[in-house]
Amino acid sequence: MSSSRVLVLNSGSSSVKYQLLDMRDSSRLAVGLVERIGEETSRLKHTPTGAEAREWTGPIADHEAALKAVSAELAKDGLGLDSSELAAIGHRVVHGGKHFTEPTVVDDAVLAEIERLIPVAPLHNPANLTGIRTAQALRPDLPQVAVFDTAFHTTMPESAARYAIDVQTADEHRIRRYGFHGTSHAYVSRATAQLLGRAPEDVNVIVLHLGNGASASAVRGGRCVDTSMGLTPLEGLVMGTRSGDMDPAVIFHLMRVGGMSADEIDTLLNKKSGLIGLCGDNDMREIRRRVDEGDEQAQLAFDIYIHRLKKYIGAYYAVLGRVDAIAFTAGVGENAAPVREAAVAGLQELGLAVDSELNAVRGDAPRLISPESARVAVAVVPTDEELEIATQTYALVKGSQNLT
Ligand SMILES: Nc1ncnc2c1ncn2[C@@H]1O[C@H](COP(=O)(O)OP(=O)(O)O)[C@@H](O)[C@H]1O
Ligand SMILES: CC(=O)OP(=O)(O)O
Ligand SMILES: [Mg+2]
Repeated sequence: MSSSRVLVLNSGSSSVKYQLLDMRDSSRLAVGLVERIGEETSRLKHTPTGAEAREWTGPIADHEAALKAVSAELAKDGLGLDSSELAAIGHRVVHGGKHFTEPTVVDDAVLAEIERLIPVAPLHNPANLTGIRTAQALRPDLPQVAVFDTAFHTTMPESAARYAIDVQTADEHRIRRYGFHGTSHAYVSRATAQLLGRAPEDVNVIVLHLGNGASASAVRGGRCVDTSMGLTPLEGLVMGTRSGDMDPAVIFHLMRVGGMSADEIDTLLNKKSGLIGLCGDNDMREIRRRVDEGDEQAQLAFDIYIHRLKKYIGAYYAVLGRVDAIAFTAGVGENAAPVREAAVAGLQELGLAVDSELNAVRGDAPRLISPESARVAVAVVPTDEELEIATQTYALVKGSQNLT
């Protein structure tokens, strides 16, 4: 039997999310998560399809130990990493710079380039590299495929990708807008076209990926023409712990007047800002609970979040000229009906509206939440970055097998 399974790894700084899929029918064989890696109370949660989830808490020192623990769990279900049915391991890599426009089989040169990009993705690329190196050590015979968050955005025109700063300085330091969450924007924009029963080439979509990290993108006929994240995943929308857009002079002010170092400001803007900085909570469930209790600080945080989101909807409407659909996705976008309702409130003149009954319906399937009469479709389209990574990984290794 030929190998048809793909393991997908999404390695974060202190966590690994994983899925094992059978690409003959894109079915999920197991999903899981290892979190708090490096602490005494690391937690592994492993769910084989059709069976009870298994949880384990205890010290897991590093990513290598985490992947070994995952492998041991998979082996209990007869799905171990040593299986000859494994065709490849697909890795989410957050920053691929300008260089990587497609999924790529990892070799030493690819590893070196991902490493070179660490200064512009300090929170993400080191963990992604560790995940790849650990997987290589466990299965040196298998293709390791890197699928880049930035790849989908490489179609952005220069007018959207360049900052208005001195060209020489920008080029010397490779400063430009790269964009992130591209795997999700690609998947969701395609799924939205499918929901409308139209070809992706014929549809213009604004995708709002609202997770802990959040970004918006303008997709014209299946190609990204603008996105809200920039050189790093700090630009754009208000996020769980990141500020998103602000006057860059805030940074000089904090250095000169506040006496803060570059590293301290980096931590402030990436980890202590956004919703958590505004109200002490980064989870939208908790913020909504506080809003419902009349908490003014939570209400202000919510209002700032929505105001920024609305500005991006307007901006991307203008960039696209014609919008066929707006798609909400990721943890907040898929689950928080009040966010969706507030984001399009008052935009009837743009053909945008949400039907409150449809908006209140919960579920895992892509669905429309706009009234039938609305000019622009508003949709909830659950993202599946892991499936997209597995699909791209499998297509690449199958393609290269056919050539040899
Ligand atoms: N039922 C819910 N209602 C509102 N917000 C939710 C709900 N479930 C999850 N979220 C939000 O989704 C966020 C996580 O989104 P997710 O896309 O999983 O993020 P990430 O991939 O960046 O970790 C949580 O921090 C929380 O704010
Ligand atoms: C790029 C990025 O922000 O990723 P995440 O949302 O997983 O932090
Ligand atoms: Mg995410």
